[in-house]
Amino acid sequence: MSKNVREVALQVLIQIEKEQAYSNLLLNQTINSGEVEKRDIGLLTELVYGTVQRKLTLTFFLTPFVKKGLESLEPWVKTLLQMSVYQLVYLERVPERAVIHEAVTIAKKRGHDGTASLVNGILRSVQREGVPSFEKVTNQTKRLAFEYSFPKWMVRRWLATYGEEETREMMKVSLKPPVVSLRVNQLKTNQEDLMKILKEEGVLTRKGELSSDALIVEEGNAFKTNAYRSGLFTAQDESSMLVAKALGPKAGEHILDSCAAPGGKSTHIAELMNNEGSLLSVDLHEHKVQLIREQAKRLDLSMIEVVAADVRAFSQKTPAQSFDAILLDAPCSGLGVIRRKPDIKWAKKESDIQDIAEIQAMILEAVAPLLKKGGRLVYSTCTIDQEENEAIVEHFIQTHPEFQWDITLSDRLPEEIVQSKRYKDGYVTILPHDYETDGFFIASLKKK
Ligand SMILES: C[S@@+](CC[C@H](N)C(=O)[O-])C[C@H]1O[C@@H](n2cnc3c(N)ncnc32)[C@H](O)[C@@H]1O
Repeated sequence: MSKNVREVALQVLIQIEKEQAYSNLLLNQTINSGEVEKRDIGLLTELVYGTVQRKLTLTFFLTPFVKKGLESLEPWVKTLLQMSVYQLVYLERVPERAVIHEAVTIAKKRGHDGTASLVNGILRSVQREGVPSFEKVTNQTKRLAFEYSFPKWMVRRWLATYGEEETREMMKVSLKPPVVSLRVNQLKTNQEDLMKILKEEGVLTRKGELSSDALIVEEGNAFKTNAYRSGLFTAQDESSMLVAKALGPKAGEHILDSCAAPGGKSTHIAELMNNEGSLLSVDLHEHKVQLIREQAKRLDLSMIEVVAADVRAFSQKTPAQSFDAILLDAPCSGLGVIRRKPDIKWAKKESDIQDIAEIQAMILEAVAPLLKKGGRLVYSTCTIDQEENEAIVEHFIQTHPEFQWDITLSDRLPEEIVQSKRYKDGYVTILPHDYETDGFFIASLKKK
């Protein structure tokens, strides 16, 4: 039997908080379990994403109404209040009376009469008096953090790197619902044909902005189609599609994808190589490389060979200069994909940046000797933090005279990116608001 959608949403939110689980994974699991009616899936998604995304703003709104402070409440009560205020402030189509009534019913069921009356009192006060204004917060970092619901350390770093206007735009776009984009498998179809095929299966799409390989889903579930099962496309963000292009793989070459799972870029590389030559895709664990195998099979890409290994150890056992090109799509803090994974805002700490930057530098150091003279090495991340991006590649170039910036990168990226102020000879940062895609960093280095 299906359950009350708000109760399920609260349960998912509690689990995200407790287990630091990813909201997209948990939400998909819940939807697939059939716990809520089909017609409630939209509301469930909105409640979960909205509450996670706006957590700090919702805390700011609630603070004046909880005398002893929000932290004095049981965690589930705090989450219930946040979810309810989210509805009061942001979901105009839901009547306020219904929001409060549902919250009180859940509070009574999960707690006792006292909890119900506390929740009732707080929400009625919010309804009567309205939420506080951001204007009162005079400190710039704090105000932006509350207004757009980002941790203060992130706001401070972005302000220092990008200034107020860009930071504000970046945070604003991260609060929008994410888009689903598809990469056309050019070995089997093309953009126009795939649009028609998907339409016949009830999925409406439009062409992407940046890539001739991209379709954006406007309506329907593209992953429950025959087109998906028969390998006509792969789920991939548009900026992510630029990475394999930046590598410029050619049929017949020997390529290493050194951090490859779940295989989004490996499969793209194989498609660009017409499935001819060799592509070795390495990732840490067997269960991770299995994901690459599954995608390669679905897309009919037989050239991909997978290896489960720490690429640092793998490179020590591999002869130097084995590959024509290497992709290092490094593990990173993921600050460019907050729109799709809002939990990243709360799960990451500032100290994580330095820790992950050390690993990125180590992996780059380890794979560099495997590149042939004259070969290309692309370093990419889905973060927009300079410590994980420019700082890594600039230090690498300074300490490795055998490498230089690959200025031919401009030939392999779309004109509008090459013309943008963020393009430098050899690398580019794409911010989430530039083209409403994930934030990405792509650098190309050449071995002399
Ligand atoms: C950003 S993800 C790669 C995404 C992938 N390129 C794609 O497009 O689907 C980074 C990957 O690096 C892997 N990784 C982290 N440290 C590694 C190491 N030392 N050796 C190999 N893989 C590593 C992680 O397991 C993770 O799957």
